Amino acid sequence: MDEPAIRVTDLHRGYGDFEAVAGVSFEVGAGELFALLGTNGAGKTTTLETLEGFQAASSGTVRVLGHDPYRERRAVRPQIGIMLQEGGFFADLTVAETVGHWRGFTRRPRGRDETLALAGLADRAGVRVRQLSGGQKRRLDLALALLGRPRVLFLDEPTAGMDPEARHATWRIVRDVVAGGTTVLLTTHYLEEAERLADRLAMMHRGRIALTGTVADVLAGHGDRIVFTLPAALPAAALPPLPGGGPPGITVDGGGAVVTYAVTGARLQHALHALLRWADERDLALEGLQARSASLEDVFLRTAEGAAL
Ligand SMILES: Nc1ncnc2c1ncn2[C@@H]1O[C@H](COP(=O)(O)OP(=O)(O)OP(=O)(O)O)[C@@H](O)[C@H]1O
Repeated sequence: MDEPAIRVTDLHRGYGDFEAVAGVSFEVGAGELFALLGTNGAGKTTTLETLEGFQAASSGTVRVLGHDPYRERRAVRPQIGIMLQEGGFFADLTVAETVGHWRGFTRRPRGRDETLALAGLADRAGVRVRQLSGGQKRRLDLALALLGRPRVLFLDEPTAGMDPEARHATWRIVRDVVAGGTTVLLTTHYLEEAERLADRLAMMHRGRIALTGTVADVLAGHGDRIVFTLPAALPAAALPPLPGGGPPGITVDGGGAVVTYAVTGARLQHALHALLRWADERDLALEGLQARSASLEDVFLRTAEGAAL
């Protein structure tokens, strides 16, 4: 079998007495997009930084294209692209000048105009960096990460702060890069981003991987959801049990209390029927009623609560 592009085996990384990454293992095959998700402080950035060669592992092994990225930096660095959370640019250079400048530091760089087109910045070429929007600056970070035709691309929250249109445009660019054969490791807090882009993903919590697999694997067993706003003046204790449903969860949203039933065992239709009959008999209107499959967000929230998965 081919060596995977990325292989992490029992990675531990501590800061003093604190273990930020506590035994993480995963592999990413060549040409795959793998998303690393997790709660704040779960250890995603630490894992990414060991893969990028910025930090050494405390124990365990990390391989990128068959090399140790910390000890064999010179072998790995020309083959990877890194989009950091905060790029450092010269504010007075134009976009085209910035790309031109970085070409000078890059072995076998793409052409300037090709890079700008790839990152969707062709029409911004003459604009000074200080005049770019936040989303356009992220796009410039992406352009610089792509400049050296990387075999492995690390994207740390690539669409943070982008509006939905810019985010969709960036997803198209990332898909094109993957279609061209590049391996991508992505961290993101946008679960929809992982749902749309990832071939496989891992959800980290407190330094460990809580769940991993394809999106379908991760959602399997989490059933369906019935969600609605708790009718005013109805105590939560008065909510009925539903076939296939556990006890309802209540979360307080800006607009009021939201009721969520998790329904397992292909009982969604029965559960919904029972709920509607119960509401009709009491003349209750169920505002915001939804019946749907569990989403990555539902699974993420359960992971963050530390629920048994
Ligand atoms: N240089 C450091 N010194 C001490 N503790 C650190 C250092 N870097 C990270 N940590 C701690 O390690 C833990 C993991 O941090 P990390 O940045 O890897 O998490 P993350 O999953 O990327 O979080 P976020 O989603 O909030 O960016 C956190 O508790 C953090 O405070």
